[in-house]
Amino acid sequence: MISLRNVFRIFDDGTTAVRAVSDVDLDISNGDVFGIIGYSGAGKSTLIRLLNGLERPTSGSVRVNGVEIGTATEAQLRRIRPRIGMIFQHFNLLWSRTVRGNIALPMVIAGVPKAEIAARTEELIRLVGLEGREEAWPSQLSGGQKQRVGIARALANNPEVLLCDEATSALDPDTTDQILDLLSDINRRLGLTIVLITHEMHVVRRICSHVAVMEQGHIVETGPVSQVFANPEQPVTQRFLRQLPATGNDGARKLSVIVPQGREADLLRLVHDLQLVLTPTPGRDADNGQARFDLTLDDAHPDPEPILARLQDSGLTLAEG
Ligand SMILES: Nc1ncnc2c1ncn2[C@@H]1O[C@H](COP(=O)(O)OP(=O)(O)OP(=O)(O)O)[C@@H](O)[C@H]1O
Repeated sequence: MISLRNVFRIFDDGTTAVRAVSDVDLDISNGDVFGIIGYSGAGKSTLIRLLNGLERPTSGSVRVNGVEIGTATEAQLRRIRPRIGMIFQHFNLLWSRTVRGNIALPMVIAGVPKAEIAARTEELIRLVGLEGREEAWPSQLSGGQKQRVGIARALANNPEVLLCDEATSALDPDTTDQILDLLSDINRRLGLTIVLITHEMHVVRRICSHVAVMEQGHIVETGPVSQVFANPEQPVTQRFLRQLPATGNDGARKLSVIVPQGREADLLRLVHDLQLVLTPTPGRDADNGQARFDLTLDDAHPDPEPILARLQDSGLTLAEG
């Protein structure tokens, strides 16, 4: 169980004080896949780094499986950290070590006997699906394979918690889904608690059981994913949910774009800039000369939010369906 109470992390350089994490209360149960979502600067990285002592709270309590991380000594933290694995957006692999060497490293540092390291490394390679790539160097791997090495390395010392810091943000959509499925599988098979931070609602929808939405250091909304998705209360949550395609038969989101008379040139520019495919619907509204186009946002537009924002900023009207 992870439990935060009245947690603040304030960065104060003497002239300005930034409340990166502000009055946060949070409970994460063992075995959860817990997503923390927020826009850039919301405080996600600071919050996740509080969970393994890479950041210390300015005030408040951070407890992970009964251990108070906030006030632990460096020696206590060295004992706790192997129980909390972490993976990163840019993988953080050692370029001078092979796949096998990277995965074995945490066990070498922990002083695990050689034979045990060898057996556990092979087991981890199978778990993350890297058979046949054991002697490859990181530079010879795809992004997805690099993250598989990162995951295997994070699991080497049998942690109870896995922290994922934007772990799929550098990957293409298909590879993202493969890595998310792997994390989901590991959560089920090992009963590992996973805490991930992301700015993509797709990630939350695909693997999380619970979600917390962060804005300006605060957790503004939290709960089971099904509940938050069915009834998002905060505007920021509603904005994140608009990232997702409506769940039609084909998973695509269908919109109508209404173009006032005289604004056709604006529309053409947007179609060119955003590479949209718009289908004119026949006939023009006789009263006001508006034209109407159908727009389908599908897998070709994994993040429709900037497109919708640009269309709206241009004075065009959007309607669902
Ligand atoms: N070491 C630091 N010193 C000063 N300010 C910091 C420090 N680390 C973070 N901040 C500030 O704290 C706020 C929260 O940053 P944080 O990186 O936690 O947000 P985030 O949601 O993870 O954003 P991003 O996705 O861009 O990393 C920001 O205003 C940031 O500038």
